[in-house]
Amino acid sequence: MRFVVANWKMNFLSGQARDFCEAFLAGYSPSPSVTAAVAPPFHLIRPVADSLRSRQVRVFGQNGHAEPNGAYTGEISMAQLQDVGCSGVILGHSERRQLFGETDDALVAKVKAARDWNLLPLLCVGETLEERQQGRTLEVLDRQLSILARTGPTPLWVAYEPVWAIGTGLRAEVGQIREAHAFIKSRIVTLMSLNFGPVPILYGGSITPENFPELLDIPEVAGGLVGGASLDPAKFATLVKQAG
Ligand SMILES: O=C(CO)COP(=O)(O)O
Repeated sequence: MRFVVANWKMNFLSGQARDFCEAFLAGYSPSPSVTAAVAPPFHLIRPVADSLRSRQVRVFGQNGHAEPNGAYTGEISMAQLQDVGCSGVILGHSERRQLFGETDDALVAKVKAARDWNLLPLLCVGETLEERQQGRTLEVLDRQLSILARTGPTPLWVAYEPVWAIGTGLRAEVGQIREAHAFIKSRIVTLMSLNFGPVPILYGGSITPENFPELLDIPEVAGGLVGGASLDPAKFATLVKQAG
């Protein structure tokens, strides 16, 4: 099984999302060997879920609060994400960590809350350019993954997204991806009893239809978490097709 997830980030108004779904569905046929998901901004979750559900495309949140409800102005809970049609949630994206101060401690509670509300957590990990240049990539991945020792076993997907490859056109090299994915896999096996089956490890960072086939050839890569290219329905349909 391969996995392709669109992270729309803070993009699209309602009409643009409607146009995307129409154009994407015109070029997309479900395959038993690919799971496709779209993570829209909050205001678009319900219409996108309604539009894509019949074609087995899943809808994810981009973030969620650990508490089910309460006085948290501007936040959305896992319960609310589930209520509007999400079956998963992206957690720990580097933009959340860097721009909004999301900590590993906060992620422990978020992963647990996602599990409690039957949302699949897609946990993002990855090093900055400075950390890579200092030879600290595996140390950083180790720290980010160590939260799994505190969450207990949970169904999980992981995305390796080197921060320096996000939105830059600088895709990581095959050797760098293989090393990181192999390390992530070995840490997950140690940290979690794999009661929920193997954990797919996706790559993310400047994926395009031009480079995705090469990425999919890497045995350690189970699919892609796609930013910029996922805003183009034809490109996203192509990426899903390539994964099949
Ligand atoms: O951040 C990403 C997906 O979560 C990757 O973004 P780009 O595909 O635009 O590099």
